[in-house]
Amino acid sequence: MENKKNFITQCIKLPTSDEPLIEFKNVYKSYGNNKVLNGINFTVKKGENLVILGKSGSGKSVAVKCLVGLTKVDKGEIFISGKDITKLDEEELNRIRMKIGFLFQNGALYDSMTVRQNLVFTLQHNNKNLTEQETESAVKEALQNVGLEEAIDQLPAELSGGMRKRIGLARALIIKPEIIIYDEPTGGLDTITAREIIELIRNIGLKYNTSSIIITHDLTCAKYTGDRVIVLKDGLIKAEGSYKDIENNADDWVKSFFEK
Ligand SMILES: Nc1ncnc2c1ncn2[C@@H]1O[C@H](COP(=O)(O)OP(=O)(O)OP(=O)(O)O)[C@@H](O)[C@H]1O
Repeated sequence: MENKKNFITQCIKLPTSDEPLIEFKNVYKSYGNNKVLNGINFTVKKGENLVILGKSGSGKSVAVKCLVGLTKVDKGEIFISGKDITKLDEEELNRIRMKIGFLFQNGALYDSMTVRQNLVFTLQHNNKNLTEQETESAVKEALQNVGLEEAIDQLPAELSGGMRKRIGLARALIIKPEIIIYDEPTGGLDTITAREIIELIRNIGLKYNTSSIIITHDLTCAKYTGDRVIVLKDGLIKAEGSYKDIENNADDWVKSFFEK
């Protein structure tokens, strides 16, 4: 990030359309007596960044696993681009998953592969039948997007935590996803590096008009990446709105999120 003073003003609102790309309709999921999702309803529009806040164990990851069909819902529907993914078989689900990029907490890179090999592997895994030249330019573009072209031949172990996150983001981006899921994108990073990742999330959303779901405990991340924020509690959405709306919510439990 070149000018850290401009950080806040750089975070302009993403353009969104009214068309929901993702829609949770009355979704229930329990494990035994543990009612994790208790009738969840929310949408993510095209080009929108939705932040999911919630204390540990509130069901954020379960919601995302339901979205990508890794966990079967007990009841309810989840639409991606108008298709109810709860009704799809594994082959159809795989096609949908190819539209989704993931940034996992630790970047989830293959340690024995260089950055280039990690990115090429992801392309091949997504059945992108590209020529060698197209592959090379896709790798370059993905690395340019995260400002790390010079790391192309390095191994993940040679990179800092922040760099690994960026490469993880390049890997999510290389498949040109319509949706990106960020799991604790700023977790474990120092404040400056976290801000750089936040800015990347914003810039990538603007450049590619991707829809994003950002799972985080980090209020700064929620504030600057979220066009909309939902707060999960006891399997339900306890609050929903802009970060400002949530911050000013009158409910004591929601307020407790913002107490230092
Ligand atoms: N496969 C599973 N089997 C049984 N219980 C599960 C399973 N997956 C999740 N759970 C339970 O569902 C609840 C929600 O878990 P989840 O991982 O979604 O929380 P989270 O909000 O993502 O938490 P954190 O912020 O700590 O990552 C927890 O009580 C957890 O124990």
